[in-house]
Amino acid sequence: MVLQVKELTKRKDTGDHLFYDVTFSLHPGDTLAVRGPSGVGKTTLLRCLAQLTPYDAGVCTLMTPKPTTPQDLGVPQWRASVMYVPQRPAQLPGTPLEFFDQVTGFRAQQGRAHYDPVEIAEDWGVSDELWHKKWPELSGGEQQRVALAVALACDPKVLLLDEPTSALDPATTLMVEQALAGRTCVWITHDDAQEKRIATKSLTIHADATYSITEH
Ligand SMILES: Nc1ncnc2c1ncn2[C@@H]1O[C@H](COP(=O)(O)OP(=O)(O)OP(=O)(O)O)[C@@H](O)[C@H]1O
Repeated sequence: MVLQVKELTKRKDTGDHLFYDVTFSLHPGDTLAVRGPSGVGKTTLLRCLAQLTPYDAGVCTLMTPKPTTPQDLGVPQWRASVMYVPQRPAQLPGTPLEFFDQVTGFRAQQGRAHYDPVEIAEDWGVSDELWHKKWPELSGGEQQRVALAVALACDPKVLLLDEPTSALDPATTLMVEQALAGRTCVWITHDDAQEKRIATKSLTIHADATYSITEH
């Protein structure tokens, strides 16, 4: 097992539950598709798993090599292992290559092996020169592929992917899915066909804040 999540609970500002007691585990190579209507809490769940958003109860544990919580590891190290990739990179300053240098310069990344993000993204039709442009000069689909390539280059244990192919054409979507095959992922998707292709299990958050898990 790579990641175990037990009874994760998050309330809205109103006090109502967004989701509660969410419990699942991921084995190496599992992809958990996260489903549910807009606004139900899918992004918030991923951000809780990455320790970017505080939650009200529950425990997240990385199981390799031994059970380790974010508190044991320290949040920066946790985020290097359980990495969140936003749907759209925020309006970051500088260029993607500067961003990669900055990410790999973080103390939590030091001593870790890194792959070449330029090479990874090249396979998805991202040309070298895009890495030297300012982020706002990249299209939505280019930003998405570049951000994903940066995450893959950091080789985290778990990837938390927020609709990673929402701005991509069908052929590029399939290439990205193939590149992610075998990775351990939590992957938000609104696309039934994509869920069928990528998911080993699915977690659906319902409008009443309950959830269900389906094994495929
Ligand atoms: N920073 C924030 N502060 C307060 N409330 C927020 C914040 N971000 C999201 N929310 C609220 O939390 C709820 C869940 O939002 P979230 O983005 O997690 O939903 P989602 O299922 O990912 O939606 P979508 O499918 O539209 O991306 C929504 O009611 C949203 O308005």
